[in-house]
Amino acid sequence: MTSQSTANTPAADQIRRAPKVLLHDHLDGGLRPGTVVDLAREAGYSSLPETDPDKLGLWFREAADSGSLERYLETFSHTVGVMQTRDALVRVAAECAEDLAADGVVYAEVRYAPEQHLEGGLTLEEVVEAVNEGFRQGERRAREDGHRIRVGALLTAMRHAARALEIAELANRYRDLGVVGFDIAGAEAGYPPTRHLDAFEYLKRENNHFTIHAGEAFGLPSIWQALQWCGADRLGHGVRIIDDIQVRDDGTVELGRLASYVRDKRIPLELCPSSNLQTGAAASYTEHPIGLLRRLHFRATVNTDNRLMSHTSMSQEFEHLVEAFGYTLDDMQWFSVNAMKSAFIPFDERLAMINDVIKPGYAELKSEWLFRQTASTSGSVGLEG
Ligand SMILES: O=c1[nH]cnc2c1ncn2[C@@H]1O[C@H](CO)[C@@H](O)[C@H]1O
Ligand SMILES: [Zn+2]
Repeated sequence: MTSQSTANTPAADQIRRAPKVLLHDHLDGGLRPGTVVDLAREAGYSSLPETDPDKLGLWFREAADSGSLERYLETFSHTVGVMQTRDALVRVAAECAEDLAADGVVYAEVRYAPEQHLEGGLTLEEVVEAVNEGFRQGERRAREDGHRIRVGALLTAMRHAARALEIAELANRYRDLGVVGFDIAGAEAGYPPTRHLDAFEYLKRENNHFTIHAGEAFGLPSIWQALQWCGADRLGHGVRIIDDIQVRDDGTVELGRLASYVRDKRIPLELCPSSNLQTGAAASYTEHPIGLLRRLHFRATVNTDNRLMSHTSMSQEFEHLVEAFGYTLDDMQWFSVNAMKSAFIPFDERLAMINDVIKPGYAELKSEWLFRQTASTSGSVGLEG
């Protein structure tokens, strides 16, 4: 007899078709290798370590697989290096939207740091407008291809730099014009989020939204500052909240004050399993804290972080989790609804995405097994068929 649980264990093809929501993806970490090669040629950028797309893809993956966030971040010099013109930004953003849509992502917030794209003479505003233009192009091309996706931009400020207030003001100016929030990223150790308090306080006064990379390469103090000093709406990674959770031998679990706060206040965790394996924040998929955090009903979400450096996609992340934790379509739906609830777009739009797109999408997939055996009328087909 086909049990409900086997019926619900998603096949790779179902994982891809399932409606997915992505909150943490870097524009400059998701280029197609072939596009990096093309753009480098066009721009006369001669520092690429490889010029064959397959070899270059492998290079990014291996170079990022260093066990340290700082070394991982060095690989971005080559993607940022070829994203310095309006045309390059439009192309990269359009392909990003297209690739996510083809992978079954229905809503994505994609982030990048405008201050890193000024070397070719663009202004901050021109950078934002080029990326927005690319996302709109990509959404249109995806629709022509039979996929529906909405992409919002998050503007990132680099935590080692001193432009956070300026970027926060930029995010506020382009609010309702394609930009849905703000973030800070870059090396975490030595650069606490409180360096950028002025930016966060400004955004709070403007009733705007922001997330902060925290609890990835550095532990609880970083998460605590991001929430209690800076007032972050979400945590980029936040995976180290696990350090404040004690699992005893008898299986009982005790949450410290900070972990309790994060769970009680439903603070969204933008978890990125593959990225964590590369930077050393987790040892394997089965040991990744997402398993425990999901069991304990934290507001956990699944994300890609950098699809190029981690050679991944949303479907790939879920495939790893299905294998590691036996997740079903119900689990996938739970993560997707969690992510949609935590998005920075207005409440009514989030609700409509959940009720009119995500839940019907999973209902459709979950009912497929009911119709699988009805094709034959010979009577010889068993229930396992
Ligand atoms: O996982 C991460 N942790 C911290 N910073 C990151 C991560 N991934 C990318 N970036 C940084 O964010 C910039 C803007 O997108 C990238 O250029 C990279 O330096
Ligand atoms: Zn990130």
